[in-house]
Amino acid sequence: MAEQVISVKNTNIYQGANLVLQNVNFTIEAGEFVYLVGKTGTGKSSLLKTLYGELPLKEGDVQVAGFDISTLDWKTVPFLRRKLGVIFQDFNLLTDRNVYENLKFVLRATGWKDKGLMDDKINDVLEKVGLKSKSFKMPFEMSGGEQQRVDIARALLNSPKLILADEPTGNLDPGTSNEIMQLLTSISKDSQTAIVMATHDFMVIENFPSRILKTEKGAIMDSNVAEVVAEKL
Ligand SMILES: Nc1ncnc2c1ncn2[C@@H]1O[C@H](COP(=O)(O)OP(=O)(O)OP(=O)(O)O)[C@@H](O)[C@H]1O
Repeated sequence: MAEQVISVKNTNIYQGANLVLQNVNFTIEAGEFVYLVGKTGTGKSSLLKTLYGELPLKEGDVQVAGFDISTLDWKTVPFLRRKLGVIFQDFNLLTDRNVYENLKFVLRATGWKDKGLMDDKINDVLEKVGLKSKSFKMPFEMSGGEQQRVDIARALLNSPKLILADEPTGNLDPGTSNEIMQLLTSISKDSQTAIVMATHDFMVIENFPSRILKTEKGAIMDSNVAEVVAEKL
């Protein structure tokens, strides 16, 4: 049986006192690429935040990359974060330092100390995202697509089993979105990294079809490309 990187059973997701998603059940295996779609405000980000320990889990059984999210406390969150990569729509790079320093900052924050090993790792992830020659560029000197590649490189630093991406193509034009999708799908295939990607970009889903989960009316269910395109989710 393939390794499960996410298991969600009988889980309710809340924002404060409000129940956002009820009785959520799904599993995701190593190397799977899964889209998370649904109308705005239906709970995609809330679900992702629960998976990476940003939103407290009140009810249910959630296992992520070997961590039991129901027993997670502030001391274990950093260890969970080392096992997964998170990518956002707005890149979230540190604007006052170059690409190399952005990546080094994350390595230091996650316990790396040896300068030689850090340099090797930074070169390795920049090569994977096609930015090896840009390590001394500042974020403001780069295009949106390049900044998103840096964000992806940052997510890869600790060789995660899982990447959670919240609308990673949301700020990009269609051509650049396709390039970013090629990169993400190849990462998922080549290194058996599971990727869960929340998106409203149904053209991306048409061009790169894969398993789809949909949030609707407080529930999560399986969907498919035809439904997503018809409903323009
Ligand atoms: N920080 C918060 N505090 C309180 N309620 C919130 C918070 N963030 C989101 N919500 C509410 O939780 C519900 C789900 O929001 P969520 O952001 O998870 O939806 P979404 O599907 O990701 O939406 P979008 O597609 O617009 O990103 C919405 O009703 C929203 O108003």
